[in-house]
Amino acid sequence: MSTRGNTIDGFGYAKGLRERIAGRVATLKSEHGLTPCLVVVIVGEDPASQIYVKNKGETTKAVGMESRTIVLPADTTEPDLLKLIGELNADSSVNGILVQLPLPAHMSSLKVIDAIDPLKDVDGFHVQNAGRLAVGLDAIVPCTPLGSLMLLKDALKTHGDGNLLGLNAVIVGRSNIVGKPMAQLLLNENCTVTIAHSRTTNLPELCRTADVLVAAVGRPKFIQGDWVKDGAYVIDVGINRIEVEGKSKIVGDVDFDAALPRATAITPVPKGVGPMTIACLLNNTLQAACVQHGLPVPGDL
Ligand SMILES: NC(=O)C1=CN([C@@H]2O[C@H](COP(=O)(O)OP(=O)(O)OC[C@H]3O[C@@H](n4cnc5c(N)ncnc54)[C@H](OP(=O)(O)O)[C@@H]3O)[C@@H](O)[C@H]2O)C=CC1
Ligand SMILES: Nc1nc(=O)c2c([nH]1)NC[C@@H]1CN(c3ccc(C(=O)N[C@@H](CCC(=O)O)C(=O)O)cc3)C=[N+]21
Repeated sequence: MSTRGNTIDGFGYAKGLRERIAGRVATLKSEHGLTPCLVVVIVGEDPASQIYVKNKGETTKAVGMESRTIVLPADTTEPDLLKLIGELNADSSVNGILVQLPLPAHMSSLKVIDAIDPLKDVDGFHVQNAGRLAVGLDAIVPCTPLGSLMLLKDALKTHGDGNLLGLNAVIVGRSNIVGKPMAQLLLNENCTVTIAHSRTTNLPELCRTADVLVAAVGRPKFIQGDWVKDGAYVIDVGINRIEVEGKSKIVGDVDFDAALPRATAITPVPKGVGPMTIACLLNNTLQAACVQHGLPVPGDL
């Protein structure tokens, strides 16, 4: 008998992942004298970004990896940023490079991402990684879609028959960093995938066809409760900062309270997809370090 109204504990799942990653990092250190190193580059002083970057740094250290954060002024020129990336590419002590997005308007994020060595592109945003994922080759997979898929599979195992094959998946959002790679992953799982965006007509009706609904829109509580099909699995990727009674809080792209009773299972915001993104980033960094040193890449976590 299937149930409704289950909340997916992304925070708890990510904690387990981080513990397993920490174990692998410790083994890599003791057996090969190798400590994976992630460098995060942030351009500008956006306070929200800085909190996120600080959390990432602390989490990276907590699993035993090295974390370096480089903060550049907002008026850094594109050639200067490209030069820094070139130096990080050439530095064999650096295993992963993450350039925090969005970048200031005077830079092309495509050009900047293109400059990162694909083997160090732990975001999985480089065209080589995106292309490899699309054609089914080994690739560094973007963290948020990867973490979302892990939660989805786990929820299907817990609450359903564990099978994604043949399910209708609707992804709202077509960004290169979330929507498109999410679609690739769900296609690989044999879902029938539809990607919706701001020009999609009849979005509510389309969402109601979704056995799996992924929201990556960037608009607070945009997906209404009655857009959710009875029994659907809902993954809310949105991270939106809003003011409620003078206090800042974060909410997702889905009206959680309205969607919960209809869904079989749904991720909350916070403590849903967000913590999974960071755990997957750490695992991508660990795997990148192994590949760069010709060591076997540990399998599924
Ligand atoms: N949990 C996590 O770890 C992460 C969370 N995020 C969050 O996920 C959300 C999406 O991020 P990202 O993909 O980078 O965002 P983008 O702004 O790059 O993309 C948003 C997408 O939503 C679509 N969209 C906007 N308005 C509508 C509308 N009215 N109807 C239908 N579609 C619409 C856009 O369509 P169009 O292409 O036509 O403009 C676009 O494809 C954000 O809240 C972001 O903060 C992002 C990364 C990681
Ligand atoms: N190159 C690049 N790669 C990214 O992966 C990337 C990026 N740029 N730019 C910004 C977005 C956003 N993003 C988040 C990841 C985790 C949380 C997260 O851990 N959130 C927690 C805590 C939120 C809080 O309370 O502040 C939660 O949802 O529970 C949030 C947001 C990654 N992004």
